[in-house]
Amino acid sequence: MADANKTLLLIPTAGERSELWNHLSLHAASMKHWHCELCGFGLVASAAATMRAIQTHQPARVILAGIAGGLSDAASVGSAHWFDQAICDGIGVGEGDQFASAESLGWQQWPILGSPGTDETSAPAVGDKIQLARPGNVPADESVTNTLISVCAASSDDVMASRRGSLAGTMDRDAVVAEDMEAFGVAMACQMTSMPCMVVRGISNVAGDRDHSRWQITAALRSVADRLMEWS
Ligand SMILES: O=C(O)c1cccc(C(=O)CC[C@H]2O[C@@H](n3cnc4c(=O)[nH]cnc43)[C@H](O)[C@@H]2O)c1
Repeated sequence: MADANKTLLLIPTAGERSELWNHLSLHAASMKHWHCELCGFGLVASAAATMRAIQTHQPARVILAGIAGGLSDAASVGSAHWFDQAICDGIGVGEGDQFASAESLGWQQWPILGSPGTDETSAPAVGDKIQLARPGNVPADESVTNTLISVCAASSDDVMASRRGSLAGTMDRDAVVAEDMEAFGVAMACQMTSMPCMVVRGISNVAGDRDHSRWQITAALRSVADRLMEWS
């Protein structure tokens, strides 16, 4: 049974974990009910690792923390943000401007109705978007839905990044603020297990910028630590 106090903190890589831990260490006591696990790099590893970690720890909530590439002016390098929804790029048909998402073609990603072992009445359906939770004391801005797009391959230039920045969907207030490679996978595992999922990402780089000398991973993770400590 889930322990109401237990929070599972997931971080993609060991590098991000050790950097984040440096900034969080003074506040470790307030996080004594937290378990921290690596969820790996990319959508596939992170979904599988999240499912395993949920089964092992039976937490009450999951938080994914790490770095991301900024896609809008709201996501300046070094800042960190809680997100309201995760979307994904690349699951459907075609690529680039030809891409049509699974949901736009009438397919849910989960559940596949009629498949053996699927409880169609209780399984929450997942299309191309998954809603995320926020910490209780960090209210969402009503005027904007902070959206994170999860991708298999990071943007390699401005053109690719700008296309992704425009994939929010039809709602005017949906704003794709950043891209990462794990949030949708983690959120999918949480959705399948009815587990609240929160995502906080520090902006380490402008999406599409392949010059690592301009990346600010330390500043981004310090901001993530600040966001986590505001909450705990
Ligand atoms: O070598 C490159 O050009 C390059 C470009 C973007 C990201 C990478 C990574 O290896 C980092 C992937 C890792 O960090 C997250 N992340 C950080 N920035 C981005 C981004 O601009 N686009 C997508 N993911 C990003 C991601 O969640 C992974 O965990 C290398």
